[in-house]
Amino acid sequence: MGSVRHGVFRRSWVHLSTSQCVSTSVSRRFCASSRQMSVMPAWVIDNYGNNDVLRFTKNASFPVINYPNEVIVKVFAAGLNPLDVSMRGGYGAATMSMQRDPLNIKQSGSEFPLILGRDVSGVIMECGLDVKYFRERDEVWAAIPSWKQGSLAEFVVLSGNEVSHKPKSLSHTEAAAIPYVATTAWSALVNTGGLSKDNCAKKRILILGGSGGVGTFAIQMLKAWGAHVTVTCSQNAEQFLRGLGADHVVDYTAGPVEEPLSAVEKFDLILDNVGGDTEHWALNLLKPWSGAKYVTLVTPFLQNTDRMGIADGMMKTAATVGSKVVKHLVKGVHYRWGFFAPSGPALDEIREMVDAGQIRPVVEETFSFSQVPQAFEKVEKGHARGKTVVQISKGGADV
Ligand SMILES: NC(=O)C1=CN([C@@H]2O[C@H](COP(=O)(O)OP(=O)(O)OC[C@H]3O[C@@H](n4cnc5c(N)ncnc54)[C@H](OP(=O)(O)O)[C@@H]3O)[C@@H](O)[C@H]2O)C=CC1
Repeated sequence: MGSVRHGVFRRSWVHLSTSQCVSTSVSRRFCASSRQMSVMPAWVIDNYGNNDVLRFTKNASFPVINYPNEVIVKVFAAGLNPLDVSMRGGYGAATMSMQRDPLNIKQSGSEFPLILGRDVSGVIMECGLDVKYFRERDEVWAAIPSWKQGSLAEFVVLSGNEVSHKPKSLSHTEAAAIPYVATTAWSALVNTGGLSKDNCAKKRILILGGSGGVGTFAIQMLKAWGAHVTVTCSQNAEQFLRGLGADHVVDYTAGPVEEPLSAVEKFDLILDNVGGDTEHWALNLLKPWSGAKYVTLVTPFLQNTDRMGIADGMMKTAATVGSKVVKHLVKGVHYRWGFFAPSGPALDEIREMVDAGQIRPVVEETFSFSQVPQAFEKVEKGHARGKTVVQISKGGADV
């Protein structure tokens, strides 16, 4: 656990055949387990649709380590996100089918049966040959790429560089509320927005849509880094967001938010979790010619590829984002799209903030493994105040 992650993974994406697999003691160890356990309990979907497509099975395929940098994680808790509801309905299917590893879909020839769930907190059961940073029984958390099988199952396989040691101060249920929204906020604010703990002090940040998963995490991270944070939310979320550290809260249900927001000092960065017509007025709230950025998480990228196919959809996406970047650049502000990016190293940094008491999990509601359809209904209703978490099995501090 104390070792540094840097330089640890040899990125040798070598597929281990069965014969190679039994040629070393370590690989024999992980192959033996995979042979012993060929099925596991999971919630799967066999086609896209509404909540009726969710099916519980005790016979989902047990995940297999195909690459030497992979680990198998026993899932204790799984976080749900709006993306899970969208993916249940087929959102992003074209792009994700392209990204899926053929080794993982060879049996059925399609993505089905598909396991949803993008957040995991659990314990490592098996490590591939090249995994040096983790050991069996390490407690870990991770955000799972949307093209991989998810965490609504007893086990999940992940690359070692997607996984991070779980914060010691959190139970698995609490930990499962953080990785996907945290790595999304990190990607949008740090990688795309250029913010860091060293340059954030006193910067004025506006978060459009502060009361959901991404917003509640982003507020806390930015406050820990010394930023001044303004948020928009419904009136009934105001005290909740002030409690997370928001300096200025604007109720979007009281009328057009652009009016009160235009009356205050302009912003250095806007994180847009709402989309729709926000980008028609939000960029006017940025400080022009100062490097100020607008980063939206609500993009048409996956809808374009679903509707038009990969090639045409990507061309349309590139043309759309390119024209918007140029349109706003001539006015002195930067327009960007933000995307979730799985990252164990980012979660390592977030773990330190959590264990230092700078960020707390915001679990709105918890469901048992048998209540996965109810958990989906909860997320689908919207109006989130933090995160919805499913307890898959008892473990660690949750026992
Ligand atoms: N591009 C990417 O890779 C990613 C994109 N996303 C997207 O980011 C967005 C936020 O995700 P997440 O936080 O998980 O979603 P949640 O569903 O957890 O939260 C959305 C929040 O926004 C509030 N809200 C709705 N309308 C408005 C409005 N007009 N102004 C202010 N607040 C509003 C809702 O509460 P209420 O309705 O009660 O006000 C709710 O609290 C989603 O659209 C999601 O799809 C998320 C992750 C990755």
